[in-house]
Amino acid sequence: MLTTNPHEDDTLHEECGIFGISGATDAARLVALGLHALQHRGQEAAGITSFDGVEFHTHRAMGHVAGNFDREDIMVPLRGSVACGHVRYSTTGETALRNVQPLYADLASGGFAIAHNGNISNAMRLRRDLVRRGSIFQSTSDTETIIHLVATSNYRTTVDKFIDALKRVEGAYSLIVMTPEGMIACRDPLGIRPLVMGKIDGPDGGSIIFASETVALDVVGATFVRSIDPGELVMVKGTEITSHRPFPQVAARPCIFEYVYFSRPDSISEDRSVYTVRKAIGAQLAIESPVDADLVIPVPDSGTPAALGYAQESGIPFELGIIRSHYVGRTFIQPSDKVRHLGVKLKHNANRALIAGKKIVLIDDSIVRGTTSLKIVEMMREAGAAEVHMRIASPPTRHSCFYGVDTPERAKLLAATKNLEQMADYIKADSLAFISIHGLYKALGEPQRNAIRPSHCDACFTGDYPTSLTDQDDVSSVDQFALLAERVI
Ligand SMILES: O=P(O)(O)OC[C@H]1O[C@H](OP(=O)(O)OP(=O)(O)O)[C@H](O)[C@@H]1O
Ligand SMILES: NC(=O)CC[C@H](N)C(=O)O
Ligand code: SF4
Ligand SMILES: [Mg+2]
Repeated sequence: MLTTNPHEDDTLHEECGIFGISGATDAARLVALGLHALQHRGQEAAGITSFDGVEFHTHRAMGHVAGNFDREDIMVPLRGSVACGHVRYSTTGETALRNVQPLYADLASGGFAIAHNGNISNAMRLRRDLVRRGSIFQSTSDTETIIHLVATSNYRTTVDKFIDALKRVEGAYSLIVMTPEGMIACRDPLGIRPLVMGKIDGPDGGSIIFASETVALDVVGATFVRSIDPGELVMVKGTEITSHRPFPQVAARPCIFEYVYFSRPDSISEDRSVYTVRKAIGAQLAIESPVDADLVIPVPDSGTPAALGYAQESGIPFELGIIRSHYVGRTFIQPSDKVRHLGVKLKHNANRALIAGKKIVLIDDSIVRGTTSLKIVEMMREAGAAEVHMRIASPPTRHSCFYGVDTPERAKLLAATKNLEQMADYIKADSLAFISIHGLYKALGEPQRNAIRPSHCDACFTGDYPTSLTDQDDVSSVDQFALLAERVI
């Protein structure tokens, strides 16, 4: 089985996006639109499952939503008034069709389709146990463990089986599930990954929608109803909506990186505009790390709102000194270091006329490996910049994510192996500064990070993981045994 990164490959991907709708004519077409708005969350593969009241229909494909789900030969068979879909960046299981979601199985209780954003941090342990007891896996995805747990649960109703399964799962999951009885949406008890509910009014009770981000509601003309609460499970049967809270209540820890990078800036997350938070992060960065410069230049795309905030706070003019090609995907998805470097070059180009002779401050949202920063600083110097200062709208990323973001192994995170000065040298900047962790929380409207009860997951900055990491612990104990064995030999 291919395991959770960072242990078996070094590609840095990001998240997944999920979308489900119940009670709509041509539900699958609306799912395709919703997935299109969530494309930034996953560009490896996409899939849609629909239910026509009798049968489930699924199409899953490698690549983007456009090019697959805009084809009549693919859309016509996806009949029914209930459908859900997924855009994928893999975190567990290789990039192959068998791992593309929604995953589907025929259970004793009927069809069961599941779309998952997140990562189950005890999936390998569960899988080993299930296989020992006779489960036959069709994929290497962590998500499939949930299907087997439901299939083998002794509870009677599908909802109870599903809850029973979730109680054995640890890590991060926002899920949309389809069964003949209805659609279920749920979030893990800490609410690490986002999930919102919307509606489209109509004569027969209209449609209910679940989506990773509010932008996916906008695209289908739906109105936002509310977020699914951490630990909540919402079931939609026709026009009847029921809410279940099967887990003991704990303080929520939604992912703070959604504000930094993952979510689209036009999304609303936990009642906050992502765009406004990004600008506030930039303003806070200007307060914490001012610099004497002629121009503030964003590293497009995701550095732009923070750069605007930095410029407005500092009074330094904001200019588009780097132009981005919109025909190249996020560098996160490039499959090897070699291609990743090429990707960055293809993607960004210096606006030479503006840069020459200027002292510039570049703003990006994050440094992961440092590939982007290194290239961009070099590009600015080649374009004749007099000084190049780099300011980063997140704290140093020092730890890997095990909750649905495919960060590389720790050793490949620039900030895990280098101090500030070494990082500045590496990217060849005249100066480098990151926003502080307290500053990041200030931008969210809190006085500082609450060390005892942080309001968000920020483990990639702090190493403070809010769940157990069973599979990682297993891997380290295997490593320790290997080490012991070597010593014995
Ligand atoms: O240090 P690195 O390993 O280069 O990773 C960090 C970069 O990756 C992301 O951008 P990306 O190009 O993926 O997407 P964007 O166009 O949305 O900014 C992020 O915004 C940083 O610019
Ligand atoms: N990024 C994600 O949310 C991935 C979902 C799931 N863990 C997979 O690898 O398919
Ligand atoms: S480790 Fe980082 S990216 Fe992963 S869920 Fe936590 S804050 Fe988000
Ligand atoms: Mg970027």
